[in-house]
Amino acid sequence: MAKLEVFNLKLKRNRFELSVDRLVIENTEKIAVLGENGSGKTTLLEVISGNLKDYSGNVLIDGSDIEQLKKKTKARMVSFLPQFTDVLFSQTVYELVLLGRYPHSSGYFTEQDKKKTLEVLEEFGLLDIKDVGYFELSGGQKRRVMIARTVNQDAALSIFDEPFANLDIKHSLSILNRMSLTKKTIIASIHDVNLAVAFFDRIIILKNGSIIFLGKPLDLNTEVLHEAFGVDFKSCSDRFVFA
Ligand SMILES: Nc1ncnc2c1ncn2[C@@H]1O[C@H](COP(=O)(O)OP(=O)(O)OP(=O)(O)O)[C@@H](O)[C@H]1O
Repeated sequence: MAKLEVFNLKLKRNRFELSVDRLVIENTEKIAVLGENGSGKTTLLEVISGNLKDYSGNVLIDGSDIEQLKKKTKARMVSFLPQFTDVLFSQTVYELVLLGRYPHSSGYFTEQDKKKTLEVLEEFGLLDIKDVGYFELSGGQKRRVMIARTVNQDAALSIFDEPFANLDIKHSLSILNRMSLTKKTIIASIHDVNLAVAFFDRIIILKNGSIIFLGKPLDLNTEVLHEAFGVDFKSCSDRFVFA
């Protein structure tokens, strides 16, 4: 179970202010967060994943204030893939993905953790490079490893900040398919409007720190997209293309 509720959220950064009066995301929903550069996607995702604290308002996960959750409890409920990730020293692909099981372990990894890690590696097409060091990977491979680690955490709510940056279309589609089928609640920022329309239940569009659209893909229209991105779109059957 993972229902997310946000009330009266405000966070100020110099001239930027994130402001969300009310946002409710139901258990198992798949939500895409869109918006131009600087619109506040990362800031919103960092707040709802519990990484940023200097906000006012409330963020509730299944009715519990995220601020009140113990670190390990929170990590079992919420997993987060930041926009940028790095590792300090070169662990192998297997070792990094295994770390996703940490919130479920009591200081050591069980055979079950290791088995689950191998399953996730297989699912993400990483099995054949499981013993390769992270620093030897390409940008897209690194991103897939970090997505796999986030998934291996097995949290009920998974938040991904631009997961598809650096990924080729085959791997993007494969992961989007997986996301749309899982019973988890998924929130992902994404720049491709058509992938958002095709794979997500609802879409949030941010502009200058405020939500200017929250609805089903079918309710999205070219006027909203123009307002959000300042470019003209036209609707072409079920796709939006640049006008
Ligand atoms: N650490 C920070 N200190 C000050 N301002 C910040 C900081 N991080 C982000 N901002 C500002 O907050 C605003 C929102 O940034 P944010 O990263 O949330 O946007 P975004 O929609 O994720 O952008 P992008 O698509 O470029 O990743 C921007 O104006 C940015 O300059």
